[in-house]
Amino acid sequence: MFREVSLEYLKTSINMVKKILEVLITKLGVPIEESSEIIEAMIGLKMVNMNYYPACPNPELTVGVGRHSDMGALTVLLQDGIGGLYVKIEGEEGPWMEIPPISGALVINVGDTLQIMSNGRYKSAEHRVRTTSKESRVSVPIFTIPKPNQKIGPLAQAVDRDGSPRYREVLFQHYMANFFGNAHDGKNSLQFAHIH
Ligand SMILES: O=C(O)CCC(=O)C(=O)O
Ligand SMILES: [Fe+2]
Repeated sequence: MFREVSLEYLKTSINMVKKILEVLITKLGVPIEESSEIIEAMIGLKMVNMNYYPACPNPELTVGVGRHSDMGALTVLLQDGIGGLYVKIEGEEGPWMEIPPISGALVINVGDTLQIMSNGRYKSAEHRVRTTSKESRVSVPIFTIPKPNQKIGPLAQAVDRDGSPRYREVLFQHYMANFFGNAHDGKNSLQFAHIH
């Protein structure tokens, strides 16, 4: 039963992700006929995670999840009613904005892959989670990421518009190794592909 519900949730979420990506990618000037192949490459792997954050007596001393951006294309995040998810407003040091739980609503996060492929037009969301002293919290993110052997780099149309590429082409497996090989510090992971 649980398996069926999870698979159904995954399937409908992925359909939604494809629709959102189609809008975002065609907005960059990619012809619609070319968009589905690009989208399939961006979301070659799908992962459903289940996060459990126990109640913590000293929330100010703990980090639920430290500041980071997700590495894939888009993340679909379902959170319960507890709250504690923050997203950083663009700019060096914040401010951080709480994303309050809204019953029946999902949070969609842009990930690093979409930032790189759009040549920086769509920025990945830096976010973090704090725990609370009273209640435990559960969240269920669906990550969509390229397959390890997929090359990712700025789309030609995005580079044409901007005049030059801001990111180099990387094998996603190398991006991932760098992402997990270093302590998360905000969006530092993007430096790996950034052209200086
Ligand atoms: O628990 C959340 O709301 C977000 C979790 C998260 O950012 C992640 O798993 O990447
Ligand atoms: Fe995340």
